[in-house]
Amino acid sequence: MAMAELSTPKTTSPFLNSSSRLRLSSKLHLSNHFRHLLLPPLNTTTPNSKISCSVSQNSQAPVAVQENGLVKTKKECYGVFCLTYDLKAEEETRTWKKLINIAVSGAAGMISNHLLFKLASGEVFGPDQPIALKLLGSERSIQALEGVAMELEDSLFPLLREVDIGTDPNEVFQDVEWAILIGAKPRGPGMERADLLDINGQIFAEQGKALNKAASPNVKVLVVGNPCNTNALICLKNAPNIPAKNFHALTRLDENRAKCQLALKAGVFYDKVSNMTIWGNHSTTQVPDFLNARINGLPVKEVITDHKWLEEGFTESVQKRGGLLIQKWGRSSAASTAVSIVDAIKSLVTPTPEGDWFSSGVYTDGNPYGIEEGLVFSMPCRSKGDGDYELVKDVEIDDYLRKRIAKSEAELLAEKRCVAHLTGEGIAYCDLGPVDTMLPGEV
Ligand SMILES: NC(=O)C1=CN([C@@H]2O[C@H](COP(=O)(O)OP(=O)(O)OC[C@H]3O[C@@H](n4cnc5c(N)ncnc54)[C@H](OP(=O)(O)O)[C@@H]3O)[C@@H](O)[C@H]2O)C=CC1
Ligand SMILES: O=C([O-])CC(=O)C(=O)O
Repeated sequence: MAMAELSTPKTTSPFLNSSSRLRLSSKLHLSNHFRHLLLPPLNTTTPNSKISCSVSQNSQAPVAVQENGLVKTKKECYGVFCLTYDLKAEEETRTWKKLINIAVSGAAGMISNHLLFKLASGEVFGPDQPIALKLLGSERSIQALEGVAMELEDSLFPLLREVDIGTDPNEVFQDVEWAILIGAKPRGPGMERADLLDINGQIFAEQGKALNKAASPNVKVLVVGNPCNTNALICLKNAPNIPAKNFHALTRLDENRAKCQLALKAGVFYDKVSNMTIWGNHSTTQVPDFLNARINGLPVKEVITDHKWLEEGFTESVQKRGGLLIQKWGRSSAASTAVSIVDAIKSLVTPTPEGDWFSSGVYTDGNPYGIEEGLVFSMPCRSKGDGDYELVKDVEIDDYLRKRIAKSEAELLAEKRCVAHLTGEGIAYCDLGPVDTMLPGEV
């Protein structure tokens, strides 16, 4: 039976319930026949017949939760998400891992529109990892979030087991093991960076508190919303029970952009570029490190002998890539940002290739490079694939790098002073200098 023939309940939208949170629970890998048999009217139970469907060749068929021979349905649900199953039965099979909960804020935004479908497809956590998506929006976006949930529903992703949408981070972050924080107010024309820091800082302070209260104690947090380094700092300072090491600010897009520019100049495909560090802030003071990067295993400076280009053209092209893209596209990078979020997470859940590293904005306490402690600063990291990372220690820093790293460090220190009221470090003092520094997308 074709999907279109199946009747989606047309009662009052369950999304518009008085509760700000909707729980959608499902198993999406049902055969068409199975879907037809089990799609019930809203708020009912349906007589069960023996249920079978193929998940993968090695997996057992899912088993519907039953009560007195009836298939239990959820009270508030939408179409295919009405079905509830005994996930445990499947988790105990050899081929499926335990379900993980992933929160995404700004879930109705541009970046999420790419990211959520990658997460649900298994591209990020693997083909044997069922996931639950917890989508955080606001009153502004709740209708759009329904649309997102419907598109997820229509995508029939086998690994996507639950979708929750909500506007209260205390509820949406319940038991999450990963939190990808994308939602943030964009800087509008004429808005001071200090104002942006304050508005977005409030969002990340609230979300830090909610993570502290509700999330899994070892939750990994990736902050994407700008200014992402300082937002990540605010978030971690408001979540004292979560290890500071678990917080990341996304600088992987910058790393990817830098690799692309070096590959172009050297005339090689970009997979030949490795050991690419982005130092510092996700802003125009960031430092793409061509001193330690390699092309085909050789130092970049041996392959690209135009050192003036490396110091000026290359560096600036990476710092300002986001702005150039906005000029062309009329909006900031969304698809490539989503790809870089995938890369950033995969770098934490798979072992880093021998001799290589990746960049992430991480907490500076105990760093071996002499960067001031108490900041979130992009540095070279390596992971064993367990979700954790170690800083790479044997990276050479010459005078050129030192000077530029210091500039990005000074910028982050100024941002930190500006948000002291949000980090519990006293009264804010906001002096961002004569030149108001820029997000990559603002040039
Ligand atoms: N680190 C990086 O490499 C990159 C970071 N970014 C940053 O990611 C963030 C999201 O980008 P993108 O998805 O393209 O943006 P969108 O504008 O498409 O979505 C952003 C979401 O932020 C939420 N938001 C939270 N607070 C506010 C507010 N006060 N006013 C308006 N919206 C708000 C909105 O969702 P809701 O109403 O549900 O809260 C909105 O859907 C931005 O901060 C952007 O600068 C972008 C590219 C690269
Ligand atoms: O400034 C923005 O919103 C976009 C951005 O971060 C980037 O493209 O790197």
